[in-house]
Amino acid sequence: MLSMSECVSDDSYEECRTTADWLLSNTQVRPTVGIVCGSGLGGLAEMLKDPQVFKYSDIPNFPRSTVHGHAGQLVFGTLKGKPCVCMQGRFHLYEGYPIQKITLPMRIFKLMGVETMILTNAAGGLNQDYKVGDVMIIKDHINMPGFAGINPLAGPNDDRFGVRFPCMSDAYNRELRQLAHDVAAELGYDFLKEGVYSVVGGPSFETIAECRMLHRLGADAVGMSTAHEVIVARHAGMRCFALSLISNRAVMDYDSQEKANHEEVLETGRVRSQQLEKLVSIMVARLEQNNNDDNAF
Ligand SMILES: O=P(O)(O)O[C@H]1O[C@H](CO)[C@@H](O)[C@H]1O
Ligand code: HPA
Repeated sequence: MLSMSECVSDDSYEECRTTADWLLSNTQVRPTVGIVCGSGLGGLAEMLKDPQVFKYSDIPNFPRSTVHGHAGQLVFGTLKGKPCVCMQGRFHLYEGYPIQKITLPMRIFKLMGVETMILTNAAGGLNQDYKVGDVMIIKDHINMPGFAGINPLAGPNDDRFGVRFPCMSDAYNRELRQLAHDVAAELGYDFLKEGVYSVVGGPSFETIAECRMLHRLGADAVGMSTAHEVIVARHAGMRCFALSLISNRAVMDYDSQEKANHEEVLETGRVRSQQLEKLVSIMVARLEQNNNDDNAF
């Protein structure tokens, strides 16, 4: 259970600056790429060379990970020569944090110089063509909590981070999606899809009726993360690439005996992790520097 002080939003520019400066003074790495590891995908952080690890509990203003499969540490290092920071464990709405707090690392990364965010998650497949173990490049999202006003940008806007009304029709960078397709084709990966991710609040998995509704609304996969981070990262002008590992098939049929569970989610991560690591590391190796025009992408 989180204490009251942990729930208080520490999301002001000054607090992000304090945390960014603390990290910059404790590591030599000047990251241009940020990576977020989804449930069961923490192995991505182990790709970094010369890793320097900070426990979230030691970082000023940083929330703590409370979910099994999210180690709760920030790893700095290089990947194919590119300076990176990797979140081995993310924060979710259902952990009880304010939405501004779960997305705080995006702003800290921006202040540290990160230009490109690569986000991963585990998600339930709604698209009937998807199989467990498929990897879906996210081309767009549906922010279900957003329809109820739960948006990380709600509240006063700080222009030092970004504009009041950021565009989201280009949230998932087209060039990076194409790069992922190219790399996957070279690697002979036949499990790559592209689709729409719907975020829900969790922590209860969706009912059958909810899965059917989300599918009808145009979602191909459902999860409890990522979209909020992408909104904040795009607001701050970072380009974003995200992928979902389809860890289970969402139950859509009243005759089905299948039941979503977190252990299955983690297990699918273990099975696909090496291939995902390879995909991400080759993508990072081929990343161009940002052209500083990404608000117009
Ligand atoms: O989105 P990530 O962090 O991968 O985690 C996913 O896995 C958990 C459910 O098993 C939920 O937190 C869902 O969002
Ligand atoms: N629903 C929501 N979140 C998830 C799922 C799911 O089926 N699988 C992994 N994360």
